[in-house]
Amino acid sequence: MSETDESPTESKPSDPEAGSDADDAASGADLSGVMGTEADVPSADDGARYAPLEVEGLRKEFGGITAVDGVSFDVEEGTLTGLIGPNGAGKSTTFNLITGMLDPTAGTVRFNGEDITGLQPHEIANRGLARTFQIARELEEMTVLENMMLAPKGQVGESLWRSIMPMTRGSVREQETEQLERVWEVLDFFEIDHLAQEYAGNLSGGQRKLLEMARALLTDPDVLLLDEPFAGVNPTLEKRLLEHIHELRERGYTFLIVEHDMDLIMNNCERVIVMHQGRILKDGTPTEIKESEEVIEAYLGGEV
Ligand SMILES: Nc1ncnc2c1ncn2[C@@H]1O[C@H](COP(=O)(O)OP(=O)(O)OP(=O)(O)O)[C@@H](O)[C@H]1O
Repeated sequence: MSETDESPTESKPSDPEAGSDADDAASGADLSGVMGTEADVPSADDGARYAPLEVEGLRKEFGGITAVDGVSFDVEEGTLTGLIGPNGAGKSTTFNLITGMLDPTAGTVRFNGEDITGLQPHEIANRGLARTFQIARELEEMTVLENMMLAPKGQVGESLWRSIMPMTRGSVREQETEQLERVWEVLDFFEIDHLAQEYAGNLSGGQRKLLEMARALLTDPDVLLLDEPFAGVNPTLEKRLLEHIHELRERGYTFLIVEHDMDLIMNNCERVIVMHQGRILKDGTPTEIKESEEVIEAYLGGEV
């Protein structure tokens, strides 16, 4: 995406009013085709796809604890891949290792064919691998628009631009105008543009998640890592979030999603990776995961 500089919002649906009143009660759109059932979970095209993200032999030790123990997987382009596992399985640590928040004890992370292991988070984000961040407490006292203008550290923002290119005043202004345009485009895409002047602290759980995703999308990444995107989100807004994720996926974006809600993962991801005790227990389709005895035993405690 970043290579072609194609905006994710350019082919935005032509119904700008959909959900534009939006609070949690908005958007009555029929999402039955988007949500899917297990039978119509989007399936990968025949044949192997390009995998922009490749993780190999990833390991992280914290003192005597091995949080991630030799994890290898790849994430194929244009797919929704779920990363699940019981508490303490190593999911967050894996996310943090991929996005440069933590340095691995061993193993490699490759992105678009390049070894990005050990790079700083902003370097990784600028290559097109972005993640969502919870809105920090200090950002709650800022408006949605201010949150967007202050994109997450390391993502496109005034300070970063200034640091990478010496600019004349005119070009700074130009860049700022471009950034503002992009911000409005993304806010509009997520149907939270009407909340631009609202304090982030006043947003509902679901609206926050939309803002988190909007912030992550500012750099127009190729791959987005979503950390529990549905936690604390009511069912109506959950549908909207899913709709946006599926729409972005159809445009070629790739997602890796850590989520505790099994049904959401099973019904929406074409591939599910199950972690347990720092290792990958199973990697397969939702059906394969559901039918796996070891997953049922280790992760679901005997219940599907
Ligand atoms: N900074 C740290 N220092 C020490 N141990 C840690 C640290 N971070 C994680 N751990 C340990 O590593 C293991 C994996 O934790 P991690 O948070 O990655 O799991 P998780 O699958 O994301 O769990 P949850 O679903 O509860 O968020 C746990 O045993 C955890 O206690």
